[in-house]
Amino acid sequence: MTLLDEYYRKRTQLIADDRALRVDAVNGDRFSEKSRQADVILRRIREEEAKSIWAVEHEEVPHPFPGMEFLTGKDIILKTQLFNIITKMPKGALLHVHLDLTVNGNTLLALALQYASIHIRASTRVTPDSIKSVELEFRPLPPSFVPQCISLCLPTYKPGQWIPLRRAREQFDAALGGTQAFDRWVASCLTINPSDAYITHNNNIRIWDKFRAAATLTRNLVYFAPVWRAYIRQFLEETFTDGVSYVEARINFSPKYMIGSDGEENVPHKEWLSMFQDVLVEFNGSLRAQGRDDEFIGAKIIYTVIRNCEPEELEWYLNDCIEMKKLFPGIIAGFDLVGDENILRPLKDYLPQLLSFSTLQTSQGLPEHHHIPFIFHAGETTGDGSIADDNLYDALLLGTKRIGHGFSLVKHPKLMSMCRERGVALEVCPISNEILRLTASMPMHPLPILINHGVPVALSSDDPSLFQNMGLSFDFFQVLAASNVTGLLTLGHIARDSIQYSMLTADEKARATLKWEERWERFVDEIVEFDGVKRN
Ligand SMILES: O=c1[nH]cnc2c1ncn2[C@@H]1O[C@H](CO)[C@@H](O)[C@H]1O
Repeated sequence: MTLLDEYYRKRTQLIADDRALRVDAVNGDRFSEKSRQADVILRRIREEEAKSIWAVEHEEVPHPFPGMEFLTGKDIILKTQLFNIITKMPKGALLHVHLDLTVNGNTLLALALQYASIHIRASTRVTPDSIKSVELEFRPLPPSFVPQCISLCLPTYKPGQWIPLRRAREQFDAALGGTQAFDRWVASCLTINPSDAYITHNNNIRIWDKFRAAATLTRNLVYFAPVWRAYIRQFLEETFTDGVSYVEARINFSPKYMIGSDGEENVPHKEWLSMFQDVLVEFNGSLRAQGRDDEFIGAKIIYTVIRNCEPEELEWYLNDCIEMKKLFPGIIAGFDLVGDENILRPLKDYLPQLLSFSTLQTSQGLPEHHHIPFIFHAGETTGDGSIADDNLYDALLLGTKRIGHGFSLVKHPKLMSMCRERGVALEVCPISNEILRLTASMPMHPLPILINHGVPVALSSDDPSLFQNMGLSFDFFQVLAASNVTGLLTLGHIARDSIQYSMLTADEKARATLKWEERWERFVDEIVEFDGVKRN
């Protein structure tokens, strides 16, 4: 054997030893022969498309690459066969999504236009010059309200005057492009645009300004009882269609009331959940009618509060959360604090309240097995030793069942092993992290570090209305596209595990996993069959 032969023998062995520690190899025996064949096929397609699609210039995207900035690359992603296949994959559970930021702007606008009571106003008259900077706001108003103007574009429009949404749309200046331009304009204000993320607000501090603006604008449309129902239904339909079979969605309960059909702010939290429950029952009914009810396990809610409330005020919310758990025991799955961790209050500020949550629950008559777990956001930051990063210590000390984001966890060897040992899964949101500028693109994302060091992970979408990533296909795609090694088995492993890390009971998990496995086998069968037909 020559020196070079000997070297190559060692090299091959080292690669094999290293790969053997990756999550797909460690869990390799969980997968069928068909799964392996499908994995090989997907690797081949990924390699081909790296050349045929990602290595060529596209109109307006001069430097595409797999795992690139999502908002710029999305149209290219939609052209790939790899993405098309991923859309059919059974995804398991979606464990991190803010329900009130899911349905996209165009669909939300269409829903809003069904209600005459919804009004719009602008910070200044809308003209070709002002349209880029004008701020707008929506609000359902009581029937007694009499509008003073009929168009946002008239010279007589005074800043802040409310106009019925339908009128504002019909009367939108033809010089601006009429109703179609109105729709485009409103939709763009309800989302984060590529120019926001990659040009004007291109860092993790500034992009939150865009995030807040779009989220605030969305609130008065979604937190309107008639829209709320339709919105939840739309979310469930789209999520289910993408192959998700179970959801734990966060609802922002900071506002104590939503607006009712009478235009008054008078709908309390229990009604929000009661509507959620009704929609869920209706949705299940429609699935049953199609004979597809066994593909959907259900949906639960994680009660969330924005981390800017005073610690004393949090007591009200904790009590309210317990109240909601008593009314909807099958729906409330956890408690969390949300919002930009870099500037809002750290978990540490709420320790007295959070530490007594368990005794509070007992004293309010909730038996221990019904106690509401913490499922905290923590470490959604580029920081190392910043207050946002330090939230990881508190989340784990407080006994969080999972961690929302945990982007900075890889900097903490002790915390990584705690997650591994306790089975605390990270709800990793690749596209969210990239658009909020924690990472410039997917190849730089720490996800492979986490999964290949045995930290459990559930892929999630976070805020699909802002990021244009409804369902889980886009996030799974970004993960697959950004690596030469991560393959279909890793995606399958993550999808199956998402059920294990959910708040379902042991029996429900067992049933859901069984269902998932059946669907997975059908999925890989199809990949192999289709590939065979194509090649013959
Ligand atoms: O990525 C995130 N990190 C922290 N908070 C978030 C994120 N996405 C959404 N929210 C919070 O949840 C509310 C909607 O339910 C948003 O208004 C925002 O405060």
